Amino acid sequence: MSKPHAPSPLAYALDGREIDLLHYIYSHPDLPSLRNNPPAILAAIDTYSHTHNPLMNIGATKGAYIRDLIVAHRPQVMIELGGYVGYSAILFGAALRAAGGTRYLSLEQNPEMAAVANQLVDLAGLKDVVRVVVGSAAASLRELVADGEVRAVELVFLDHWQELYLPDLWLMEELGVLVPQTSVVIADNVVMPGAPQYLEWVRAGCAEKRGLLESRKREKGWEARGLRPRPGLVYQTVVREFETQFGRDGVAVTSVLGAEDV
Ligand SMILES: C[S@@+](CC[C@H](N)C(=O)[O-])C[C@H]1O[C@@H](n2cnc3c(N)ncnc32)[C@H](O)[C@@H]1O
Repeated sequence: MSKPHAPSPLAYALDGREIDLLHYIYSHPDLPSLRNNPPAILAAIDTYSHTHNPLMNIGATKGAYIRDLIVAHRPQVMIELGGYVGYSAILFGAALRAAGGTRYLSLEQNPEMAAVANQLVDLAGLKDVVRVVVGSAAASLRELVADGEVRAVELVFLDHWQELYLPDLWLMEELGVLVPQTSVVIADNVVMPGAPQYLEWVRAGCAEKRGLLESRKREKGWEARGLRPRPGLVYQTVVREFETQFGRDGVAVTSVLGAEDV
């Protein structure tokens, strides 16, 4: 069978395992015990990932760390870039709802993954809080801001492809939704596989960022992106490292402290 419209499978994902996960969950010997039970669904996904095919979910260890950040920050709305099969949307959406929040926006480019996520979010009983938005994160962010659905980022979780972390952060800077003393940006996989340009930016001071932009502007094709980063935002970044199923990794937590350009 030809699949002219689907993205090419990767060595570790998008090769049919995500649909197999859905069959695994829906043929669970005690399916009723999974209904409206986010921890049980997450445990079933973890079991599948450990015993059948590894899945690129945030996983239990890093997930617990980010869940604690949600409890501490108590956002009304949280956004994630890269939803995959819905593991983080279920874990963080449930935590957000328990902490009094109202909306978890999961931006996922791949409609097949979004469909899997929607099924699992529904099974978890989280449809009232989690909305899976299909499309590139950049296009969805622009629409959410234009529609007035997102005015200021409270918590945002970057977990799509690492090379997109910096351009999509720059987009949020340009859209004016990163607000001092309010916005916190969490980024996964900053150690493995790593996101060096992103880390360089969120760790740099304002003058250093202006210098970085000057040198980037000389790179061919960069200006064609049409992005307008805001180097005057003052960030503070902490990287927390973890041992995971796949090796050592890290999560970067960046707080927006102030703005030198207002
Ligand atoms: C590492 S997985 C996300 C894992 C998920 N956050 C979790 O922990 O359960 C990365 C996902 O990002 C999606 N993705 C890649 N590029 C994207 C983009 N530009 N916009 C939105 N999603 C994207 C991929 O399709 C994939 O499903």
